[in-house]
Amino acid sequence: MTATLDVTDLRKQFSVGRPAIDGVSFAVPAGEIVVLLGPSGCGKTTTLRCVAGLEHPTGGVISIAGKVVSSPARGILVPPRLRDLGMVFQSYAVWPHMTVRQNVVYPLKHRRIARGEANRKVDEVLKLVGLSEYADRPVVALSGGQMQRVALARSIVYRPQLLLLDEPLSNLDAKLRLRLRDDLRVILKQTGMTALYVTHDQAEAVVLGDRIGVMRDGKLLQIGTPDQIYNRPADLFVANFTGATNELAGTLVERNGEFGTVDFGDGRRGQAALLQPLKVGEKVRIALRPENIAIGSHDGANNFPARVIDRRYQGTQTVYDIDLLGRRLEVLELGTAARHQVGTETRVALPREGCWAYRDTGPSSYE
Ligand SMILES: Nc1ncnc2c1ncn2[C@@H]1O[C@H](COP(=O)(O)OP(=O)(O)OP(=O)(O)O)[C@@H](O)[C@H]1O
Repeated sequence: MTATLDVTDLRKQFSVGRPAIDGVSFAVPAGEIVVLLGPSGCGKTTTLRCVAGLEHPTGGVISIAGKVVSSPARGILVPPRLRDLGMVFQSYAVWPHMTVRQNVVYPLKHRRIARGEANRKVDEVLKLVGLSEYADRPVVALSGGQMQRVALARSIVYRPQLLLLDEPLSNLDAKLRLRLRDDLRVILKQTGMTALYVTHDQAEAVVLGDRIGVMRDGKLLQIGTPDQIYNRPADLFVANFTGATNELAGTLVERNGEFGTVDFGDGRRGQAALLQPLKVGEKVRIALRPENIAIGSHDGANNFPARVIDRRYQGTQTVYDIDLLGRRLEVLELGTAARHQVGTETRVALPREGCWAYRDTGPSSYE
């Protein structure tokens, strides 16, 4: 049985420092994968550990399948083993002296499932994670990726109502990581399990998550589908963290529905999408993805002179540094040819849908 997870106004204050979690609320509907994404120290692991019952929250309510498992105000704290959870961590938590099958059958033995039934479940789950041929191998004779599959198999073999995963791919080499990332989503969707997944890797979040929650400093800044997070980031931090690394400062001089005119100084003006409620006269920052700038284009409302100041050829793509309105911006062009020479004076186009204007709250807001 797969279950809904509800987290309401979760708070965690350790004995020292600022709150690790500062009023976080979200829900994971049954069968959905929600990924908590954010930089190191933002509170995502602590949130997951509170859901697991490994950390004691100082405020808020956590419910699994409608049952309150944590509420400090009401003195409720259900221990981890009674929460019916599966957990997968960064380190391959497998028993080295056992075979793959012995590792995976362990939780079933522990739950006193009859041997025939247990073997059937183990076979089924080993097939799901692609390890059927390795059932009788000692786990120490497996690769890192295979060991993590064993850990996953062991966490889902008893079909817990909720699966918690904390950076399960981060100890794997780059190639394996990508493979298991793609497989993981297929496996989770096949089981139909509700899952909460923690990572600092935005690519992982996009591939795996039905929804992504972006965290910073103990707060949940935005939760939405990958498409919403990528195409309508709620603030400058979310935009920046998900790859819109270029910024232009200016002043909003006119509003026109969802768009506005921004003055960049020197009389230069451009159009931007207003992703926050902004007033005319407000200082704004525009966030812009490197892949959304077109070098050598003479089209569009936002067309400016620019100079190519550096380039880094990366095989399937080239990253350019350009000088635009006195700012150094990064541009990414796909393709195996580096088309623009360093020193070229050119023009660039910035599509207004890809120029996102946010309130300028000073440098500390996006660092
Ligand atoms: N046991 C603890 N005692 C005191 N402070 C802690 C403890 N555990 C975590 N913290 C603090 O709580 C904050 C959130 O930590 P947390 O591990 O949840 O962040 P994170 O986003 O998961 O980071 P990472 O990706 O590095 O694991 C950090 O400031 C951290 O230093």
